[in-house]
Amino acid sequence: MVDRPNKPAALASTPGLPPQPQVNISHDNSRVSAVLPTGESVEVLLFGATVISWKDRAGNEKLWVSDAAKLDGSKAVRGGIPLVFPVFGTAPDHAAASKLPQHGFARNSKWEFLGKSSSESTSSTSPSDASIKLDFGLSSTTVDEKSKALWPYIFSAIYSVTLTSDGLSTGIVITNDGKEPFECQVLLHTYLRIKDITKVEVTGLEDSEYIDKVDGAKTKSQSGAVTITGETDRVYTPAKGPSSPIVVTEGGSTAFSVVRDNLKDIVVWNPWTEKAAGMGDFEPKEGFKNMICIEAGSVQGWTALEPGDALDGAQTISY
Ligand SMILES: O=P(O)(O)OC[C@H]1O[C@@H](O)[C@H](O)[C@@H](O)[C@@H]1O
Repeated sequence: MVDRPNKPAALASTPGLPPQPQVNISHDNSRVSAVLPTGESVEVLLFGATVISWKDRAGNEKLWVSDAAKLDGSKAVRGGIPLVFPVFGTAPDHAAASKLPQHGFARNSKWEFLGKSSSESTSSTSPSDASIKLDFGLSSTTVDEKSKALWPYIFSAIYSVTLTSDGLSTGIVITNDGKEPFECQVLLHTYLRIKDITKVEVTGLEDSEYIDKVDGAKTKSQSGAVTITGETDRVYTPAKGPSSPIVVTEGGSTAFSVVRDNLKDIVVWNPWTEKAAGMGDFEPKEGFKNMICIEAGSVQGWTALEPGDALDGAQTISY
């Protein structure tokens, strides 16, 4: 059980100090963008509340988004951070979720921008403490009729995207606002941008059990770091627990570190040659060399929410 996040606070200001560099936010009907005084930026599409860009202060993009990704709401975004809820994949054997489309409806729904809260640095010479949190909402009253018919439960979801000079956090709180219990799965389907998949190792999954979705859903055990040498689609339940980071290294240097909060599973996905070739919205076709999905979630089994209960989970990605 968790409390709902507070309503967004007003922008901080410090009377008596000279004007500080400001967090710059813009939003329209389709997206919200924010830039920190130090130059880091994030952009979130209201469709799916999908983070479609996250840049460091030098302007380097940290997420992979397909050149053919649909950003007009006609299809889930191929790249960035789509949100998977209430089902991971499909669940033909789960009575309540069996009719849902692959990965549920959250990534295909228009979310509402609830507001922003930011903390500004109090020192104009060191603006690196500034941060911005953007909140987005979706509920059974705002999803479309088709989704309601497929999954008739009463819920509300608040998704918070927090940008700091050190990294990006994304967190979700899903509350059962109805009178019936329901079961759900949730996942932050993060496409990390890398330079060369053949030089990537993922650590933090050693000695963990995983389901190998490209080998008949067999249960296996990871020994050593994960390397990607072909189509990879695995659901790990890391042995070390959520606060132990999952680290993506490239050529021996840390590219990303992912720390989870209350999300017990990690999906590692790379489509490789053939699968990428078969996806109409995956461009360039060789783009699989420049991405790895490290997806924090709770997708092995189901999370049951009784009326009034909430599920909250988050990840923080740093580099
Ligand atoms: O094409 P989609 O629906 O975005 O899914 C992409 C991939 O998402 C991953 O999370 C799944 O484990 C894969 O099985 C799936 O192929």
